[in-house]
Amino acid sequence: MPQLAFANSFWESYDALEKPVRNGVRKAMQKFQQLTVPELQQDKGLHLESVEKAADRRIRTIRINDFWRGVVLAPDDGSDVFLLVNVVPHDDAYSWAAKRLYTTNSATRALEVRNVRGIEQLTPQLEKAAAAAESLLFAKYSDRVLRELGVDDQVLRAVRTIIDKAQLEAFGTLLPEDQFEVLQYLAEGFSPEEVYRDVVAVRRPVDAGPDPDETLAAAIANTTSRITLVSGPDELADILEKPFAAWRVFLHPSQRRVAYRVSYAGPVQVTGGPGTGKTVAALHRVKHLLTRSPDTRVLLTTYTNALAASLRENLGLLLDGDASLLGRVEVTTVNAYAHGVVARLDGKVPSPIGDREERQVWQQVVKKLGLPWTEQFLAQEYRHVVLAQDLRTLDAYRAASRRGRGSALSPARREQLWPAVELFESILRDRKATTHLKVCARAAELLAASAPTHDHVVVDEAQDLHPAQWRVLRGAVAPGSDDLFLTGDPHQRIYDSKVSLGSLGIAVAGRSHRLRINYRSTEEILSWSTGILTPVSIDDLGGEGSDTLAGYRSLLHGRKPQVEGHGSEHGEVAALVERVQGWMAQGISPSEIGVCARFNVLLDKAYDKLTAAGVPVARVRDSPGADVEGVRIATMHAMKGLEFRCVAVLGVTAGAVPFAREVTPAFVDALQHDSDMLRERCLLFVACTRAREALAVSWSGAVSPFLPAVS
Ligand SMILES: Nc1ncnc2c1ncn2[C@@H]1O[C@H](COP(=O)(O)OP(=O)(O)OP(=O)(O)O)[C@@H](O)[C@H]1O
Repeated sequence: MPQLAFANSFWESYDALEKPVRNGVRKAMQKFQQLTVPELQQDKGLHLESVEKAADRRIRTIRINDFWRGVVLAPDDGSDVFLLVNVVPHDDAYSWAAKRLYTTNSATRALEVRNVRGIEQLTPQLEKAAAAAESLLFAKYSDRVLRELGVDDQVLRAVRTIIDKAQLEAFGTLLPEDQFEVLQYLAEGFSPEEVYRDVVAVRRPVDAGPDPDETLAAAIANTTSRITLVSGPDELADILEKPFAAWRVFLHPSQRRVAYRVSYAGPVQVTGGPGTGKTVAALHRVKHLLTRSPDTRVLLTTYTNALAASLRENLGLLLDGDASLLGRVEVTTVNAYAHGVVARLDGKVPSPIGDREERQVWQQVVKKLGLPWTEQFLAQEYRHVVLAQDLRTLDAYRAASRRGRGSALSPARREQLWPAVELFESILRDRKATTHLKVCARAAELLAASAPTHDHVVVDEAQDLHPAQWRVLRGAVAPGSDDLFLTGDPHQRIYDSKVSLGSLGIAVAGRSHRLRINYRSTEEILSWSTGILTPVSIDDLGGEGSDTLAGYRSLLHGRKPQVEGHGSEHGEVAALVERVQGWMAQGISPSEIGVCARFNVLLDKAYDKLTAAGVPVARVRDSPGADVEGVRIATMHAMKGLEFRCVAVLGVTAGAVPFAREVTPAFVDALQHDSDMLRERCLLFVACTRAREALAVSWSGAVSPFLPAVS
């Protein structure tokens, strides 16, 4: 009986198909499991057909229905694995298939595909341009070095014409995958040795002989990062049934390396720009930790309840709903975990107040004590100095460093300020209330005096945690190997937290990894969005240096973001309605569209106008389940961690982004002013990087100073 394998290119097309076409695919696939190879060749319904003038003699098409054909790579070497590579409309199928050539990479031994006709056509023209170029991107690497990394004759000739990274990227869709990746790493400045270690060696079978084993089955078996082999009918039914989540199966080697490393000697940090699969890496790490030992308990945390719910759902998918594994993971927010610890160990359920109420208490404090500071200044001093360092007494406050605060406070001034802290805390005590950060401080204290609750802690969205929250996580697990696995992106810091992880007993030196490939957005969306952050420098996750997005890229391509101003807010919202209707007319389901803005006021208007136009709408804050229809509406803050095929970012005006009320005036505290401005900038970056295929950014009146130009 033949075996069946799926290339990830197949899933991309399959996911976009209408249900009846999917059923057709399913039926066709079943035949591969029921018939012998000669029967398959003869089957009338399947109509396994070779393609005229095909670059690859093994390429075949199969009938799905009158309009769609599947493209299959059929073995001709006595091996029996059929590879499904695509589902294409009938008329395009033959020309699509004729251009593709599948080969085995001489270094990684994986199966790769190239658009052989495209490369043939392009290379001679580029050779002419390259002859006149001042420098070439890969000039410093000899043919021998490139060949050792798996680059073959045709690609080598093309490589010798490449002038810069943009040209390399333009070639990307034509080149064989592993060879392209090797070239990208070299272009990013990695040495050939590093590229061999990180790209080639991780894929090359340990027992690889001097020459590639040319059977298709062997190459397929060695392409686990891009091909899934299906072992039986049940697995086939299962895999076609579930929404295909490529990330469950295809980890990029850089992701696999961090997630499945057997053990780390201490805390690990994984950073990377938006959409680089940090959450995916965190989920796979949880799987690894759970399956490595039968009784370990894992705490998996993130920032918001909505994100915790989505982690829970995705973990269920990754672990195939295995209750014995899932039962050993606690998925929650840090605040909820801390709350549970306090409730359990103190025997009382804490009642934390919200931000608005907290501000009111500070107002009361200022009024009562008549101090020379605003309530905003006091609240920030309390958060960034007192709680961050867990200062409990005036003496401790006197001696504390105020690094990161932009105004000096003499010892006399600190003495003058401390009663404000005491009054704030006593008002809370009188009301039998507390704050979330104080609950965390208490939980950390309780954990330090009792036993850790988990064997491993995995933290997603780590960039926004406050030192008090880090102390809780530090206390949840005993220091040692595989204690903490942190993923986060300092470019997405949208709450005001400054940390030095080292000083909190979380030293990641030597165990810091970076992911660079974005799997979410098109390169066009990414490079434009990255422009929002170009003018600024970003502190790294641990607070010890700065971070960069160097080498950050996407392999997907699409339209440039639509960026447009309107004469009035009314006009902007009307344009939004039209845009959303346009997306829906292209077959995008409402729940795959996200609409966000800085404020709810504007979102309410969008909500009303969309509803009036008959477009279903759902607010993210109401936690609509995945099956609820409706365009998702959320503030920029609530967009954190989410993604949509199409995203509209509204109201990007000078008055809203940055929002002056949330930005400390420079005369109050110059450093705080800068950090508030940065936070507002990052917020816009987060909102824009939620888009997978289409991004539309709009405003009315004066445009936000943070917007980059569209080139
Ligand atoms: N190896 C992979 N193969 C296919 N898709 C992937 C892979 N890794 C990640 N993805 C997809 O890319 C998207 C982004 O992944 P993920 O949410 O993990 O990124 P992130 O780095 O946590 O993003 P952010 O920081 O913006 O929240 C998701 O749709 C995910 O399924």
